[in-house]
Amino acid sequence: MRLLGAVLAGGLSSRFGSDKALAALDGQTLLDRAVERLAVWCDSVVVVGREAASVPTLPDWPRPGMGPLGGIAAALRHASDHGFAEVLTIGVDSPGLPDDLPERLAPAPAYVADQPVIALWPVNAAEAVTAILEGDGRHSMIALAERVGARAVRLPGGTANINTPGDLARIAPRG
Ligand SMILES: Nc1nc2c(ncn2[C@@H]2O[C@H](COP(=O)(O)OP(=O)(O)OP(=O)(O)O)[C@@H](O)[C@H]2O)c(=O)[nH]1
Repeated sequence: MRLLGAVLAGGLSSRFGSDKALAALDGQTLLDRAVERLAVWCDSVVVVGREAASVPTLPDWPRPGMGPLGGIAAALRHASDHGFAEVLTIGVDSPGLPDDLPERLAPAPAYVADQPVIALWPVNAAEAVTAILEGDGRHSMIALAERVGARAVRLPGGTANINTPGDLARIAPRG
């Protein structure tokens, strides 16, 4: 079963105050860390929602400004067009994901309870995300999860989430 990894890397980083994907943790940008993490688990990796990256990039669908759902929609459409069965999505802002994340999320669809951008989607979830983005309802990750019947999975020890420079400072090595 071919698995596409997609780093959701758009958004405003308004709480961080600058582009958090390019913030460094232990000498490496959060974006590069996320790409490296997915490369271990997936057959191929894309970055969604920005242009400059070390791997192929996709624009959000149908356009930027739709939030993470626009990134997921683009990744699912790409996966469907290129023969992938499932997509593993993560943000740039959750370093320290467990080594067995894909096993914990299988079978798809499933998402991490406190971080729903971290999720395993079957490619046919593209229909549901398209319907949500084209509809009048909430454009939320939880709306997508409910629509496709995704399970909420709790990770042991919770999930690091970097929203502010303080969040980053708390997990960065001291010295
Ligand atoms: N492709 C894509 N990714 C997004 C978008 N919005 C957020 N993300 C990503 O989703 C993850 C979680 O983002 P958030 O922290 O909730 O949102 P943010 O806009 O980056 O930050 P805030 O402005 O502080 O809410 C991060 O990896 C973001 O890069 C979007 O519109 N498109």
